[in-house]
Amino acid sequence: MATATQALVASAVLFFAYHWFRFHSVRSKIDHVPTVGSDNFLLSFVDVCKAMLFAGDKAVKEGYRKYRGSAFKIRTPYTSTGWYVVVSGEQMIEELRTVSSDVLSFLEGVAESLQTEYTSGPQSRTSHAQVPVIRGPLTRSLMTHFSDLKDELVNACDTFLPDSSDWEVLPSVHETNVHIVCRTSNRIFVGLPLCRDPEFLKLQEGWTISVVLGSFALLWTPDFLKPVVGPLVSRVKSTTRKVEAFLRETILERTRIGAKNGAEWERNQEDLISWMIDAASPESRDVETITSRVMLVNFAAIHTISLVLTSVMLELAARREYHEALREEIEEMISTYGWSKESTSRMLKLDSFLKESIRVSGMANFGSPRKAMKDFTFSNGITIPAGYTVTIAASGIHADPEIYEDPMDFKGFRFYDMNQKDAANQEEGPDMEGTRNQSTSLDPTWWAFGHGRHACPGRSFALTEVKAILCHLLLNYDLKLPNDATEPPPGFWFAGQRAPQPGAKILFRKRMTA
Ligand code: HEM
Repeated sequence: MATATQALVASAVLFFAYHWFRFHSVRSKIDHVPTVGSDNFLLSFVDVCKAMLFAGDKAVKEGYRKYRGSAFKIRTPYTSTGWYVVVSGEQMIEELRTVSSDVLSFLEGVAESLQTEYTSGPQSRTSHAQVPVIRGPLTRSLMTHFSDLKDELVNACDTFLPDSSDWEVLPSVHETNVHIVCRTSNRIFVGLPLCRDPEFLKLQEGWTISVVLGSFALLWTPDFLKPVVGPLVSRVKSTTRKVEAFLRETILERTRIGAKNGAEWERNQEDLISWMIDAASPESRDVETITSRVMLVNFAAIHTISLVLTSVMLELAARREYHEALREEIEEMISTYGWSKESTSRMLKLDSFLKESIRVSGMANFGSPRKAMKDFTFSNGITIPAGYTVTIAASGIHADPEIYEDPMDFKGFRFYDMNQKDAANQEEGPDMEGTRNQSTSLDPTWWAFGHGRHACPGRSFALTEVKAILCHLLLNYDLKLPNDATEPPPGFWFAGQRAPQPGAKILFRKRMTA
């Protein structure tokens, strides 16, 4: 017994000493960058915990106010150094955006924060094969497969939402949205009937969570112990085997047909599996590689889309004064352009409401983390030493009064109005498409999807799906918050990012209002 206690105490002392020494040697290399929060080993540890569990944007907003256009450092559990260097201002953002990946690396930043070597497999660090497929055929499928998307979301809403003419409470909106989004997205990713298979969907939904929780455990594990702890917390191998069992026959059959008929082969079903096979080099056209690429797309898509959907639904339920104008726009666009990608793109008020929800209550706290592979010095003299991670003060920018008037107020038609103003000022005529202020457009004042060469390739897919679901909800349901609340419940902070409150509820009834 005494031996066990001694071993425990010795491990705790070793663990503490390891982190103490590391903290001091690591911090000394970025002493030239001012700190927001504490510089002290123990107090800064408290800062990390606070940022993870409470208002993680508080420190970022404070840093942005104090060091706007320059840099500050902040404690984070998501880098091996335990620090982020956070920058802002046009010049620094432009330099960050354009610097080569050999110097500041996106993939290495992601690999570190998600500990992908163990949690999602070494492939996610080295292969980028899914990006052209997402940018190309998957995004184009919004034009050709919109009716499938709509069919699935209607079916999923019928399955998961209350079906009553009286107000009925939906107890956990977010959990429900994960099911709706997983099914709807997988109608395009793997098609029917698999997109409705409960076991397949459970694997896709659960896998992302296991990556996030696994990375969390590994970030606190000393490097030399990771090969031991990694396999204990990772579910990637077992999940891949289970998903392979669902996809194997399809992949083998399509690969066989493809090999026989070359590029011209006729397919019964166009989906992500086929596009991944098409895009793969001959040596990586195997069941395991294609399966893990389909899983990586699910990983990138399901929880991000459902988090956005939940935030915007909570805003919609709180702000019922917007419903009439939104319904009018949706009905007008659908009667002119039908249920299509085109009609959702033309719903500028809906897009504005969605973008404002993401600005005010979305998850973007930091933007575009990049790990320095070699020392990098900005033109203002601030150096990011090799091994350190630099990122953008996204939540600070989203709350900057010089960029967004009355930034703390929710203005559902803020971006619609900005577009109208821009249009009135344009000599060559109004920008009827309103693309400049749309949620998918990238610019240094809008960080939901990053910026530069790694900006989210799935944003058009994600937002079209969210808009299509919102159209269906607004046209077919009335929704409100419990007690007719007019503010959504405050967000919940996990892993330094904001998410909607896990148990948040919305009341639904079949649409009564005209
Ligand atoms: C509303 C939902 C989504 C949000 C908020 C979101 C956000 C982001 C952000 C912030 C980045 C990093 C950009 C950067 O650092 O510059 C990113 C990258 C990425 N996203 Fe998304 N995303 C969403 C949906 C999706 C979907 C649906 C897919 C796939 C269909 C996807 C696939 C990816 C991929 C593959 C990358 C990495 C790009 C690269 O390696 O160059 N995302 N996303």
